[in-house]
Amino acid sequence: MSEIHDLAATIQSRKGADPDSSWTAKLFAKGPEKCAEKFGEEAIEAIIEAVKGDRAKLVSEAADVIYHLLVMLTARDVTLAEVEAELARRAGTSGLEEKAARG
Ligand SMILES: N=c1c2ncn([C@@H]3O[C@H](COP(=O)(O)OP(=O)(O)OP(=O)(O)O)[C@@H](O)[C@H]3O)c2ncn1[C@@H]1O[C@H](COP(=O)(O)O)[C@@H](O)[C@H]1O
Repeated sequence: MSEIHDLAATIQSRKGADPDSSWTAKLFAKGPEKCAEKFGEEAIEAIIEAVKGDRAKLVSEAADVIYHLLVMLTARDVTLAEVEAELARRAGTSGLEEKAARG
């Protein structure tokens, strides 16, 4: 399985785990709003590195963003498979076409 799928499964396995045993479980224990706040923080850190043009730090922050996105989704019982299905639904339709079709 891909790294992201493995990570999603690991994150799912932390639901209900002892918060002292795991960063992920600690986030879940704080609630979905906190998980969303943390995702936002990491997204801003990635934006800063992208603006600065620091490739190495952008790679690291992007990994933080993907991890915290998966935590935020899992906190609301949204699966990676559901997001992939949405991306598959969009495949082949240009963003320009999609926007124009909204009327
Ligand atoms: N990919 C990650 C991952 N990315 C980031 N983090 C943690 O997210 C936390 C981010 O907290 P902070 O924002 O305070 O730290 P920071 O952003 O690095 O630094 P600041 O600039 O924000 O201060 C740190 O503790 C990181 O270690 C992660 N913690 C876990 N994982 C993965 O999730 C798995 C399960 O982790 P546990 O649930 O902790 O066992 C691990 O095996 C990893 O594969």
